[in-house]
Amino acid sequence: MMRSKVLSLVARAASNRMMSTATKLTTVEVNDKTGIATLTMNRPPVNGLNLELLQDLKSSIDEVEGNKSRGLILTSSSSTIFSAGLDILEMYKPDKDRIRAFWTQLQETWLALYGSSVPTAAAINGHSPAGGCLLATSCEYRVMVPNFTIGLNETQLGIVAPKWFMASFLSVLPQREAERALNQGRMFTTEEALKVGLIDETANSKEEAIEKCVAFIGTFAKVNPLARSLTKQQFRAADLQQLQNERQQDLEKFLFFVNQPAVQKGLGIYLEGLKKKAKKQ
Ligand SMILES: CCCCCCCCCC/C=C/CC(=O)SCCNC(=O)CCNC(=O)[C@H](O)C(C)(C)COP(=O)(O)OP(=O)(O)OC[C@H]1O[C@@H](n2cnc3c(N)ncnc32)[C@H](O)[C@@H]1OP(=O)(O)O
Repeated sequence: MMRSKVLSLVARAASNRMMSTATKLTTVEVNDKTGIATLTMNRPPVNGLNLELLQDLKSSIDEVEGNKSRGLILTSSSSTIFSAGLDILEMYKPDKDRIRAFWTQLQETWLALYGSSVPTAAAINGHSPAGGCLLATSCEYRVMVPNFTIGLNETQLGIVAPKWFMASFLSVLPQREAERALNQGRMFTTEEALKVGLIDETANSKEEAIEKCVAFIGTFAKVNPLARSLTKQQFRAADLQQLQNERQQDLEKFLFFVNQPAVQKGLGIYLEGLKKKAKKQ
């Protein structure tokens, strides 16, 4: 390794504290200068949100809430994928107990991220369909690298985004845009997403995206943290409360829906298509 690279790694290690171990599917790194935590998803090849990744995401969000970080930046260790959304293998021919735990964990992770008391931003350094878009729109700010896509494409898979997926989307897009995009299962390119307001800024690299997220979080430097977080909570309280009140019904609805033979058939065909495409590449 070149000496300069070694020196830069040593310097980086000195100014950043790694809060989570590498055995997890997520890492949390707190920058000592800014006090901002970067939460990185690391489940190759596509950061498919399975039970374990969702558990790690939730515990990392809790860790950031607990360690007095000034903000949270969500990103991915992949160079082309932020998150491919829910791991379809969790929903296709599912195990009875595991799929319950999976959906319950997804609910918990969303409640923690959407309801986080610290400022949140997503550095979207790759494709971000469906559950990936849910994570990004649960944050308060989005910066995306060009030549990728983002959106809630559920209807394209023959599935329906639950109300709380829509709530995150609606916290970013006007109702008319959100409704049309969801009905179409539309995936937006980075440029289209910027135009419509689904993302706030573009950046030429992951590093630049993170810098822009840091700048966004910096805009709160002179704002009273309690006043800021209570204001955020008030904006989001109705969405959070709705899921809290309906968690059990939401789970049962999901289980009923996903176990329909037509839905299983559709998921099987979709998975087959993904695998064929991967083989061709
Ligand atoms: C009243 C109504 C009540 C409703 C209640 C019911 C509600 C149900 C809602 C359920 C909500 C679901 C939301 C979701 O998130 S569903 C997942 C949607 N995700 C996608 O459609 C993304 C699919 N993937 C892609 O488009 C591409 O993979 C990519 C992300 C653009 C990356 O492309 P790339 O070319 O780099 O990679 P490959 O396509 O070659 O993929 C590599 C391998 O990864 C596998 N893969 C990809 N995505 C997934 C996934 N989401 N789950 C599982 N596996 C995935 C792919 O098959 C390749 O595998 P292989 O190497 O084994 O062939």
